[in-house]
Amino acid sequence: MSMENNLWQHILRVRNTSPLVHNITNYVVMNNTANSLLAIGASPIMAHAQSEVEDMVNISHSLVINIGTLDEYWEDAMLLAAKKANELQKPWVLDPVGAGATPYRDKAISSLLSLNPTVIRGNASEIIAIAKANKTVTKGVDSTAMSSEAVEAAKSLTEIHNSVICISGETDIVISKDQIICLKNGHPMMTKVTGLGCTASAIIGAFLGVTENKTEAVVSAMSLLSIAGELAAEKSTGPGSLQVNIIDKLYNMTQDEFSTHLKLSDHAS
Ligand SMILES: Nc1ncnc2c1ncn2[C@@H]1O[C@H](COP(=O)(O)OP(=O)(O)OP(=O)(O)O)[C@@H](O)[C@H]1O
Ligand SMILES: Cc1ncsc1CCO
Ligand SMILES: [Mg+2]
Repeated sequence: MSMENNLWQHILRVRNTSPLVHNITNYVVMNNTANSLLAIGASPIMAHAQSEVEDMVNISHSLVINIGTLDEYWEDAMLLAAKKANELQKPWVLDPVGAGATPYRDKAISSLLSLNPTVIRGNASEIIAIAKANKTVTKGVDSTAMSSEAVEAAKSLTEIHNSVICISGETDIVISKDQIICLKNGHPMMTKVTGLGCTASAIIGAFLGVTENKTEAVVSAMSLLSIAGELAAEKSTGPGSLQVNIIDKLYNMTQDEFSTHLKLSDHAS
């Protein structure tokens, strides 16, 4: 069966099985992320106390780590949680918000990267920054070739950490060892709502909780959010209503809306 046919089945599985997604995420997006997870049918829990993160991982289907408003206490909680997820063979997502912005962020990302996240989702500049900071890319590339540079960076991260990488943006690119999948859905107004990338990472966590095929989990998540953004933008007058309308569309998207809007292409890597 083609991947397109499987994606809607994964969306239904999230709606029908309500995976519990443990989020250690930033202060800016906590509420919106929890509402987006509820809208797709998942069950969110936000928790970062060092005393409970391992127990929370134990009862969750997946873990999402987002370093948006990081500090030293949270960093230790993130490392504890990721180690526990690995020990229990549960999937976890790393969202490296602001990679490359400060040496502290890059150091924290390196520690988390050494635990081999199941999936890493960032925008092109974050994926390039991670690869550079961890010296997985040896030669610089023309800055005008931003997306191809990000794809090269992602390929090196996939090789070293065995992670599926998602580069989000105008085109979302999902890179695994043997496949590159491009999704051309979404709307430019989505960049004017804070934290939709964080929402994307959390939704990826939900799909990883119900789907063995990691690449398909990531593609399901990104296509669901991007198509929701595209449809919501049609009836939004600006970013404020878009933020609310996306949550509604995540909740009430039909199979017909999904399949008629999906713009997916698949290449061997
Ligand atoms: N120019 C664009 N056109 C269409 N869709 C877009 C565009 N830019 C981003 N998107 C969509 O917005 C969503 C979030 O991706 P984005 O790359 O903006 O994340 P981000 O940079 O990490 O955001 P944040 O840090 O605010 O969370 C994805 O679903 C993506 O497809
Ligand atoms: C604006 C902002 N600052 C830290 S995290 C965050 C949300 C987008 O990632
Ligand atoms: Mg981001």
